[in-house]
Amino acid sequence: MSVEVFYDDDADLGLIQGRKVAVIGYGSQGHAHALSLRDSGVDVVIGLPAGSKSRPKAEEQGLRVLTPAEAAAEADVIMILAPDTAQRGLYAEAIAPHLAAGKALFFGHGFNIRYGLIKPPADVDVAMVAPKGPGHLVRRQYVDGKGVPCLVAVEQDASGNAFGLALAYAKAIGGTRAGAIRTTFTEETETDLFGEQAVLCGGAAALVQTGFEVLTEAGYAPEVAYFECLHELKLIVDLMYEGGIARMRYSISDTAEYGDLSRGPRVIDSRVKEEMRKILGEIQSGEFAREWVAEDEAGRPNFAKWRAEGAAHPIEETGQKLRAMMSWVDRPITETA
Ligand SMILES: NC(=O)C1=CN([C@@H]2O[C@H](COP(=O)(O)OP(=O)(O)OC[C@H]3O[C@@H](n4cnc5c(N)ncnc54)[C@H](OP(=O)(O)O)[C@@H]3O)[C@@H](O)[C@H]2O)C=CC1
Ligand SMILES: CC[C@](O)(C(C)=O)C(=O)O
Ligand SMILES: [Mg+2]
Ligand SMILES: [Mg+2]
Repeated sequence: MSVEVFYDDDADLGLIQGRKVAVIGYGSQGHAHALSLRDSGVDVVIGLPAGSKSRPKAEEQGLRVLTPAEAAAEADVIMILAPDTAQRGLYAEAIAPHLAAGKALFFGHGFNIRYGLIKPPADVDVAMVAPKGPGHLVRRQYVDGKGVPCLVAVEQDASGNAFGLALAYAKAIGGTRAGAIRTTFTEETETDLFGEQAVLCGGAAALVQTGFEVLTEAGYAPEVAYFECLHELKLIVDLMYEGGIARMRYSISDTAEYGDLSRGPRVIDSRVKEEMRKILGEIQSGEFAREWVAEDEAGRPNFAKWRAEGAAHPIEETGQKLRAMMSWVDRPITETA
C-alpha cells in the first residue's frame, strides 16, 4: 500500500497565516512549533498555566503568553502540545469552553483522541501534525532551511478543508520541506507508541544496558564497554539512517557483517518478536493507555522508581566521565527551550 506524501508546493501557507494559532505548551514540540510558525508569518499566542516554568522561556523569545483558557478563547486554531497525560484535564477546563463552530483543534500526537479521552464537538476541525522527530531537531532543521517529515491526519472535517489547514500548518513548521505523509489518528498513535516502546527508546535502551552489563560483568573495562555498546551505536545508526541496513553492512568489516548476520537473530529471536506482538496488542486494545493514565493519576510511583533505577545504572556514570572528554558530544539538552 503506497502512502500519499505532500511537499511545499502542495500546501497553501496562506490558510494558516490567515488564522490565529494558540500553541498550548512550550516544551520540546511546543517551542519548535511556536517559533517556526512565527517565523513563517503566522500570528501565534502561547497558552501556559500561570505558574508554568516554561513561561520565561517563551517570553524571552518575544512570544505573547496567556493562560491556556485565554489563548484558546482568542485563537481559531488551537494546537495542544502539553504532555499527553495533562491533555484531558486541560481540554475540559481551558479549551472546551472556548471551542466554537469554525475553530480547529490540533494535536502533535493522537493519544487522547485515539483512546477517547478527549471528545471534541462535531462542529470543529480535528487534525494532527506530528513531526517524526524530537522537537529540538524540528526547530533546528527549520532554522537550517530544512525540515523533519511530519504525519498529517484529520479525525473530523467540519470545515471541509481540515486537511488543507493541517498541511499549511505542517508547511509553517518545515514539515512539507521534507514531506508530510497522510495517515490517521489510529495509525499514528499505535505505530508511535509501538516504535518508542519496542524499538527506539525501550528496545534500544534495554539492548545497550544489557550489552554493557554482559561485558562489565565478564570483567571488561566499563569505558571500553561504553564505547562498544553506546557510543558507537550512533555511528552505526547514522549509516542506517543515510542508506538503510544495507548501507551500514556495506561500511562495516566482513567480520562484523558475518557476526551481525549470524548472531543478530540470536539476540532478537522469536521470543522477542512474540513479546513485541504482545506489546502491540496492549497498544491496540487500549491496555497500555489505561495503565499509563492510571499510573499518572496515582502520582507515577512506578515511573519515578524506574526512572531513578535507569539514572543509577553504571553506564550513566561511565558515560558522564567519557563525554566530559568529548567536547563535541556533550551538548546541552535544550538550546531554545
Ligand atoms: N517530545 C517530542 O519530541 C515529541 C512529542 N510529541 C507529542 O507532543 C506533545 C507534547 O510533548 P512534549 O513536547 O514532549 O512535551 P514536554 O513535556 O516537552 O512539554 C510540555 C509543555 O506543556 C506545558 N504544560 C504542562 N502541563 C500543562 C497544562 N496543564 N496546560 C498547558 N501547558 C502545560 C509544560 O510546561 P511546564 O514547563 O510548566 O511543565 C511544557 O511547556 C505530546 O502530545 C507528545 O506525545 C510528538 C512527537 C515528538
Ligand atoms: C520516539 C519518542 C517520541 O515518539 C518522538 C520523539 O517521536 C516521543 O513521544 O517523544
Ligand atoms: Mg514519535
Ligand atoms: Mg511518541
